[in-house]
Amino acid sequence: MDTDEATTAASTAGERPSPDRDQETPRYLSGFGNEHSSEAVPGALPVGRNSPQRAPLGLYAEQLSGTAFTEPRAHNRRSWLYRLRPSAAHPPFHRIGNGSLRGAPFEETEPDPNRMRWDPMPEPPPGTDFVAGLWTLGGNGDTRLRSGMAIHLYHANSPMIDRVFGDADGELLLVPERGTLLLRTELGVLRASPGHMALIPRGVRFRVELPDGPARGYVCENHGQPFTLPELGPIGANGLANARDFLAPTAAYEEAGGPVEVVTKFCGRLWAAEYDHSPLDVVAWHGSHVPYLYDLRRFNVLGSISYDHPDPSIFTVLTSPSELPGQANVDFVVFAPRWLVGEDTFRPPYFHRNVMTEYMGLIEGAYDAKAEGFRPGGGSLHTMMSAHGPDRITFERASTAELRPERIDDGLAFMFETRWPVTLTALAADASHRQRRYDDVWQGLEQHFSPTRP
Ligand SMILES: O=C(O)Cc1cc(O)ccc1O
Ligand SMILES: [Fe+2]
Repeated sequence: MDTDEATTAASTAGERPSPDRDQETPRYLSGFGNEHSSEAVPGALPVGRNSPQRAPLGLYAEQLSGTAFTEPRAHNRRSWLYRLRPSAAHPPFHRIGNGSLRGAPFEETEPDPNRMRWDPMPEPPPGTDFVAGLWTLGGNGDTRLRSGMAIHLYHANSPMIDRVFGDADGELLLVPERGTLLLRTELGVLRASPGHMALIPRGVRFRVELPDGPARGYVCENHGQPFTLPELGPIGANGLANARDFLAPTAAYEEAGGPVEVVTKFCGRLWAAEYDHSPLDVVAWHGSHVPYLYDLRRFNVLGSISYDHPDPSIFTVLTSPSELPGQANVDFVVFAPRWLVGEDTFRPPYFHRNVMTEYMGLIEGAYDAKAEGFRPGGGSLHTMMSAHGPDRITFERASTAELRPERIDDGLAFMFETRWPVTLTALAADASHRQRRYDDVWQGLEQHFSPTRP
């Protein structure tokens, strides 16, 4: 979706979810980390200052900080919101049930050195909305220390009705695998379909509607430093995910009255308050703490044009750095369609053991390291130092294949690669859709060694 192709008027004043709005095409702003600005009503943004004595059009001015006030300019993320009512005007939050959502620290199970794999999530019960359909696989770090990450999956068959969600524990990187998410956020609307990723920054409130019916996908909840584009080093000034392909929403507000249940995830637990108005009431905004959308097929895939299989860091879309240079809190990596041309090279992912922990998901098709069993909507977890790589069938096939230029275009896979081991929730450890015999994929890799063999 290009900004140029975008059409829809930004204001959605006073409306509720309705079938006709499902077809709307949001209008976007292009660029990553920009100081964007947008107004749904002309004149709603103050000129030359953030907080005039009286904000325009009777709006309230409010700052939303995603980084500490004093973080360096290059990392600083904050937005100014001009809204019908200040966020402060709300009743107390009370605890509600977490459903299948869990938070870091993860201590329900023992850290397990084994390789794990899951089939896709089973269908959710009727009436499951995005929040109710969140299911936590595991994670690391601690929400209270703003470190680490959590891996969730979602499956939903109902829009969120009179319900809005926000996550104080981190930003949410959403990877749809089935169905479209219409994300109505405080800063405007994003439409995320399979093949896209969407990001909701820490604390930004949103409602998820399902214009194409049931939806399923993956969530990386990042408690650490916000995702940013990786440095390009010797690659140069262009390549990988290009900044201009990231799309932020334009301002859109609703004047809907309550009751609206506003749910917040705070230090791993869900809390809710009943508002007498929709908190999606921002008429104009400017800043850098913004939701965004990215089409993974826009990724400029780089790789070897001589020999050997490059490390998958070459496929990094976004990185959340840690205090150790190069050791990410979590990276988001995509395995997009590409040509393989390596000469005298074992072309699929190699056998390896990695100090980082790798969770992989599949958006569609197949993945070149696994001949079978890794299914769209499923996932695999290869924890710190666990030995993995091509399954037996793939190894045998790729070690004898004729090496012609070959286009890999039958799949779209991704990886959340994190610095610390992922500890499973009890839900994930005991899930009926966990594959108990995953180790078998590496059975039958016989010893062929002979000191005299060529
Ligand atoms: O394990 C995996 O499939 C992910 C991966 C892909 C690759 O191309 C090289 C290393 C790696 O960990
Ligand atoms: Fe790996």
